[in-house]
Order: sequence, then C-alpha cells, then structure tokens
Amino acid sequence: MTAAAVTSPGARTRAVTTTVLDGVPALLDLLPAAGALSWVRRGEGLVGWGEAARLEVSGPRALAEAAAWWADHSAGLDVDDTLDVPGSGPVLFASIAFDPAAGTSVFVVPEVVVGRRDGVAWVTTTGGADPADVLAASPALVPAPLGRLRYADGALDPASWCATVDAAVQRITAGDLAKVVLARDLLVTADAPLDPRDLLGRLAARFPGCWTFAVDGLLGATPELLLRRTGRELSSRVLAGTAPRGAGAEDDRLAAALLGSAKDRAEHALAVDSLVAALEPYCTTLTAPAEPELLTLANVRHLASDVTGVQRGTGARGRAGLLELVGAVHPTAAVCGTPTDAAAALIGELEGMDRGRYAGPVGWLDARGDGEFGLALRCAQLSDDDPATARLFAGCGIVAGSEPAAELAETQAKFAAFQAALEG
Ligand SMILES: C=C(O[C@@H]1C=C(C(=O)O)C=C[C@H]1O)C(=O)O
Repeated sequence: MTAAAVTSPGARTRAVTTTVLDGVPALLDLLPAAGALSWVRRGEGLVGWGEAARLEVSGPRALAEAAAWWADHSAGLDVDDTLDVPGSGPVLFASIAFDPAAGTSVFVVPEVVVGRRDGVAWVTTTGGADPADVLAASPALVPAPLGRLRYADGALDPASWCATVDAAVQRITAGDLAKVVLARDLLVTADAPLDPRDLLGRLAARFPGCWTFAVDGLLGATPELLLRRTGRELSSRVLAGTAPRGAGAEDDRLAAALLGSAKDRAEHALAVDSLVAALEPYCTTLTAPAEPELLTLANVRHLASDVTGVQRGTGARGRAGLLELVGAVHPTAAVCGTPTDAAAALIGELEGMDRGRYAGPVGWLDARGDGEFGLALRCAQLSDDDPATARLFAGCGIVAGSEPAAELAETQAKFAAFQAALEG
C-alpha cells in the first residue's frame, strides 16, 4: 500500500527563472532558519528554501511514484534557464527512507535555489520572485549558544548494542550471511533550539570534503556518494572499512593497519561488489579500482573506492531515470549487508529502532535528470516537536571477526562528527 501526501504548484509557481549572479555567495550563509535545504561540498553545490511543491511517499513503488510526480511537475513549468548546467533550472531535493517501502521519503521543490559550480553562481526562483529580493532577504546568522547538551541512549544502551553485534557475528559465523551493518541512535537535548544553519556551517568547516546536506530536518555531512549522474556519466564513492584517528605516529600506524587489514578489505569488497552488481545492467562501461584508497576525515579514516561508469541508452526515454538507478543500487552493502535480504531482515530483528531516513539516499536532481545522491550518514534528525532535541545515528559493518567493543568505539567516533557541530 502506498501512502502519498502531496502539495502541488498552483499557476503562480509555474514560472521558473535561473539568473547568473555577479558575485559568488557563500551558499550556507544564505539559508533561513526554517526549511533549510542543502547539498554543499567545498563551497559548491546547491542550497534551497521555501516549498513550491512537496511529496511524501512510502510503499513498494515509492521511488517510481516520486519519479512520475517530478516528471509531471517539471513538464508543467515555464522555464527560463540560459545557464543550462547540472542544478540550474528546476531542482528537486530528496531524502529517501532507508527502506522506501516502509518508511516515508520526502521530496521538496524549493521556491529559491542558489547554486555554485566551477566558480559560477546562480539563483533559481519559482513564481516570479526577483532574485535580488530573495538574496537580500537572507538574514545574517548570529550563532546561538546551545547551553548544556544532555545525551541519552536511543533504542539500545551500549551494552545491549554490543550484545546485538555479538549475536550478528554468531549468525555470520553460522553461515547465514556475510555482512550486516548495525546502527544505533543517540538522543541529544540542548538548552536552546538547534539552528540548522549553525550546525551546517560547522559541519562544512570541519568536513570540507564531505557533502553537507539538509532535507526536512535531517542534517549531516556525509563522506559517501551513492550515485552522481551528469549526462550519461555515473560515479559513486563507496566506503566501508573504518579506523579511528590517533595522535602523531599512532595515526600513521592506524592508517597503515586499515589499508593492510584483511577483515576491512573483505568488508569493503562486499560494498563495492554490491554497487557494481546493481549498476552493471544499466551501464555500457563500469570501472571499479582494483585496490581501495584511504579517505581521511577529521574523526575517522575509511577505505574508499571511486567507481565510474557510462549509462546505457540515450535521451530521457531511452535510459533509466536517476531515481530508478538510485532505487536499484540502494541499499548497498555499505549500509545494509550481504546478501541484502538476509542483512535487511537481521537489521529489522536486531537493531530495535526505525532508521527513518538515516542511511537512505539524500541529494537532489534536476529536470534534465542530472543529480547527486549521497548516503545520509554522520547525521541527525531534528525533532519536529521539540526544536532543542535531535536524534543522532551511527552504524558499522559487522563481518566475521568483528569485535563488539571496537564496533561500539567506531559508532562513537562517527557520532563525534555531529557532536562536534553541536558543541561548536
Ligand atoms: C553506517 C555508517 O557508515 C558506513 C559504514 C562504514 C564501515 O562500517 O566501515 C563506513 C562507511 C559507511 O559506509 C555510518 O556512518 O553510520
């Protein structure tokens, strides 16, 4: 059964105009406090605000319905876009549930989008608003102190979560499956309301190589690119295999140990294989590196593989749409496990929580079908009911030989990404 809640554009919102900007604004500084939408890396990307249209959808055909809705929506627009680059003209921000059949995925067409790509900046407005007015309206951000932060266990306390890791390792050893990604949540309450703009600014400053995202209150800085499409070109950055950072020579030792770890390499290979197997039918060529590289972040290191391909078919009708591709590759073994069905069932059995949109695809697409989707990791879901609270998520891949205490420490290192943004 599919549930869908839709707000559709009226005649007022049919005119979409992209205007090139003379100056190049700092994208995240433009965002208003409410309804922030973001996909920014190294100062480039897209931010948006306001809602010209919105779709909330769940069910086995959720992504197909969203794709049809977006095609229908964009076909009815009167577009003036002389720039014509990926992300100019009409744009849809998306945050897809980890399990789109059961959870709610959110799609938002902003009233205003500001983009920056290769040093060129533009603004796209819907409904005839003057770009000068919408940019002048963005208020200066005064960082608000959050006061004391109080943390509480989410679904499972650390000891219970370690017991689930142990149970998963036993199932893997028994031969039921090869890998499962188990996550946990952590609740935080501040003295004052959390301001998405503060959080996004701090995430981007500390994690410049990650994609700083925000859609419908889910905010984070993810290092993992699920799928980018530009024309027929596809790319993905697969991560799996993680080590903590250390001080001085210890940091180098930990990096070398990660690169040489048979366990982490095996865990990584499962994630790459899952992406390649799902993408291959859609591609004329698809290339994965023979060896992973190290990706170094402020809080952790990962094994990383950049996979690139060229999509089969030409033209909007001759090739699969971006949301179809996203639906085909998700969930990879980076966030679910191998085999997918057995891992998904074990997650449902052991985790004891609803992932919501955590570990789901998050990003944007335009009316050409170009776009970028990351995996919603290193993130928090701000509460609708209490603006001073949020739910943080972190998970890790469990394989034969995983040790519960080390996996718990890995979740703590991953939580630290968002915690640093909260702590300022
Ligand atoms: C699941 C998460 O991260 C994933 C799991 C990783 C691992 O187990 O080594 C590494 C990167 C991500 O693919 C998370 O950050 O919550």
